[in-house]
Amino acid sequence: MSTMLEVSGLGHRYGGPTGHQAINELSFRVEAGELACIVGPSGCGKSTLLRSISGLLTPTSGRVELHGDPVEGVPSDLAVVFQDYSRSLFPWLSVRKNVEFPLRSRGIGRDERRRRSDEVLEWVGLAESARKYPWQLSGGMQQRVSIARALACRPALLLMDEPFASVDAQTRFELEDLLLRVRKQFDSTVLLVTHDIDESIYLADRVFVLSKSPASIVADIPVDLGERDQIVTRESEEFVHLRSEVARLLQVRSAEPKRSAEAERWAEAERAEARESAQP
Ligand SMILES: Nc1ncnc2c1ncn2[C@@H]1O[C@H](COP(=O)(O)OP(=O)(O)OP(=O)(O)O)[C@@H](O)[C@H]1O
Repeated sequence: MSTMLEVSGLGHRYGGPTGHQAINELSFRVEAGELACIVGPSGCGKSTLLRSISGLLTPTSGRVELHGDPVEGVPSDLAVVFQDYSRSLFPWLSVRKNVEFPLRSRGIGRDERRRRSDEVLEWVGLAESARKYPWQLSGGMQQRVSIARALACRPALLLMDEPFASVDAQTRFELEDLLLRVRKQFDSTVLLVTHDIDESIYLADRVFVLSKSPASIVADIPVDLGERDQIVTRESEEFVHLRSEVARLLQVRSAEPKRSAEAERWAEAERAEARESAQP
């Protein structure tokens, strides 16, 4: 297996040297063909991490490499699916034109655009809706258009930021299974961020658990649950065990008391004094 994404010592501080440290010393790898989930508490820095990986934000420390190339700016072979499908689709373009839009800006010709949009729309079950407009579709169908649009670009890495958080529970299950099917079909490498523990375990080959802000990786958990089924898998002993493990990690890390900046300064002053008095 080759490494698709490598994040090394990644950190970001908003607002300069005295500003807010959102993520800290984050390191992990995603292998080609893997579906990895990142799960972390609210406000821990998940979006900051995704924006750094997608080149939308220049991190203040560390590096990101996509198939061995440093990410500096938005890579052309990366696609992102956001939570808010209603804002990421163009309401004045048909479903097909939405899917073809990024292909056009990548210079792909008309016939190939049509071939790819036919293929991905078929795969997400929207072949019949190609001529409709996003506002004529349900929320779940709109998110399927976003997924189709991302897949049509044949991305080396598909980033998904809470992609199923805005749909009802039944649709969420359907979309999770759809993602598992299409990632197999297109042999995609996926990094998906969620705050839903069950979803992360259901989908992933590997779950990275993040600490509270500033986020760092507290666990890297391989998931080996075989073929997924919404009822059988979620009832299995291994699933229940993994769910407790992730929940415990999230709880423990979230409950750890955080020192205030003032307390941190005092502690540093004490350490400096101890160092001084230890000198001969
Ligand atoms: N532009 C910014 N300037 C200053 N601080 C910021 C900025 N963007 C985010 N932050 C802070 O950085 C921390 C991490 O934010 P981020 O949005 O990455 O977290 P998140 O895990 O995606 O949040 P959520 O779970 O609510 O989606 C938060 O404390 C947030 O207030």
